[in-house]
Amino acid sequence: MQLISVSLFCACIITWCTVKRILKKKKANPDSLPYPPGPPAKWIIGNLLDMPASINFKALRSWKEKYGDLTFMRACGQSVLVINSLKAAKDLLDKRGTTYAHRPSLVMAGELMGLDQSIGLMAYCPRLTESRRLAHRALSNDAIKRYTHVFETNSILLLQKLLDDPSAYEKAIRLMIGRNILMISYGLTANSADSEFIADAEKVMKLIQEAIAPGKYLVDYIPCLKRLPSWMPFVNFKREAESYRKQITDFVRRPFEHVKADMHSPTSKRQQRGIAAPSLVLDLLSQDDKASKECNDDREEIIMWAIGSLYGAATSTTAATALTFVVLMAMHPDKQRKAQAEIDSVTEGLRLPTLADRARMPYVMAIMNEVARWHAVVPLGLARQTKVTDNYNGYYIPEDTIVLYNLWMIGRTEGTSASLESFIPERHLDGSEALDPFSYVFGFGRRICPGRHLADNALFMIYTSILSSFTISKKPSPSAQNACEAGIENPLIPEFSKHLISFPEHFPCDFISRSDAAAALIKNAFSCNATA
Ligand code: HEM
Repeated sequence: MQLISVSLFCACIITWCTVKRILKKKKANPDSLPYPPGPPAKWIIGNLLDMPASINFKALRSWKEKYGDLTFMRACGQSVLVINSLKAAKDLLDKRGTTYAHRPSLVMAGELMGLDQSIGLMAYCPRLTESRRLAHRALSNDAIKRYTHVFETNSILLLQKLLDDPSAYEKAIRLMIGRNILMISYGLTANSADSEFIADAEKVMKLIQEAIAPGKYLVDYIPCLKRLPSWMPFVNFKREAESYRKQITDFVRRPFEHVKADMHSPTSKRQQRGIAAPSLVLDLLSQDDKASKECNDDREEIIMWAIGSLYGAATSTTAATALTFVVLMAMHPDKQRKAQAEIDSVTEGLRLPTLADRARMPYVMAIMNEVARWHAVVPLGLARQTKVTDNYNGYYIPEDTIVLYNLWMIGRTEGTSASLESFIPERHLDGSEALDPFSYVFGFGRRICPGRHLADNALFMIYTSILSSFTISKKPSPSAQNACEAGIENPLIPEFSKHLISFPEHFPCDFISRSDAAAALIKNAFSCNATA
């Protein structure tokens, strides 16, 4: 039965796309240029089986090795271009900004659930430019300095969680990142960020992830289905979309209205309600914005969605990077000890690290770079789409081509001669020729990640706080333990998920407190460092 439905589903998609292709007026390829190289197309289905429905690290590698800078595929009237080199990514995504600045439209998640108002899924249009301008202003390197206390307070809370229950380290790290973003966006206190909003936020993120999974909704392939009335049988997706749309809008609107209502309340009342200025929303609402061309109501709506977009974009990406760090530290105790020695030399073991310590911790910064390079957590970037035809290096790129960029392979092939498969932070120390991974893991040009400075600060605090207080060591699985007892070498090799955002699969680690003094620093932190 399931097989019949899957076959029917595939048949519908292929028929629809073929009809669409026949009906669509073919755009000229005036110079009859060839398409970029790619896997050979099969009869009828073209490259359907080569298309990247999920991340396949072997394929990412072979595209670069076999086809060079560009890999091109085509199936059912849809072209997909994968950019495999930094030069080509910069040439196309940076220098030919507007041609490549669109995102593919998702009917279910975007149009029907309302996420096309969020920055990440919005089409390239004046409203996006305005939303990005506000997000950039709120999240610039300078603006983010106002939130130093948030990063530092939440790092202490993370350490306390790790001390209480080290085995729940994944949850503790994700919670800390979620708290950072909610406190910075809306000025919530740590407690109210937890109790009122984190659970809601995580629920909404789960339904969004499910809605954007490839193949989940037929309406994404046959958009005219959206015109069917929702009372019809089999039109469940419209009823689901309505309910999801309400949950998403509530999630974005509720904390925003909280801040608005509190803008004019006395401080004591604000604290009672769990709101503590400053915040990105408060900042943007209070600015007399001469550059904005929007009227007041529209401007408020734009601010609400621009800031409401950040939680989803921030949490999984930053958590995936921090968890990759945990795995790499467990696998490389020598690098971990070197970083701990550097941190101890700065803090003298008498206090916890702060953001002001950055300049004095070059080895930790080298670890940050190497983690980002070794496993780019958004391996194929966030898809773009061309809106006009283009040509590059003698190849023809049709309009409406979906464009992916192979960040994972850029990290594994470019910038230095030292073995790029190995984790070697030293390659980023002064005087080396290594490429700065922070110059590409956040994307390019007009859609470059606006949260990169925030991520950078959050990651520095996570790495230094953990290493100052704990030693991370890998816990052998029962099979590895048996092998070890039998004298067989059986190293733990981390696996990474194959999703748009790629996480290390659960990796059994121990977080061992470095000393009683280190544990005491955590327990007493709020009496000397900060107040939660
Ligand atoms: C290590 C952490 C992070 C990584 C690796 C990362 C990576 C990326 C990448 C690759 C893109 C696509 C850019 C493009 O299309 O060229 C992106 C977009 C985006 N990121 Fe991040 N990001 C991270 C953290 C954050 C944080 C902390 C925030 C918010 C505070 C954020 C907000 C966004 C938004 C709103 C977009 C959509 C931009 C647009 O479509 O115009 N990201 N990010």
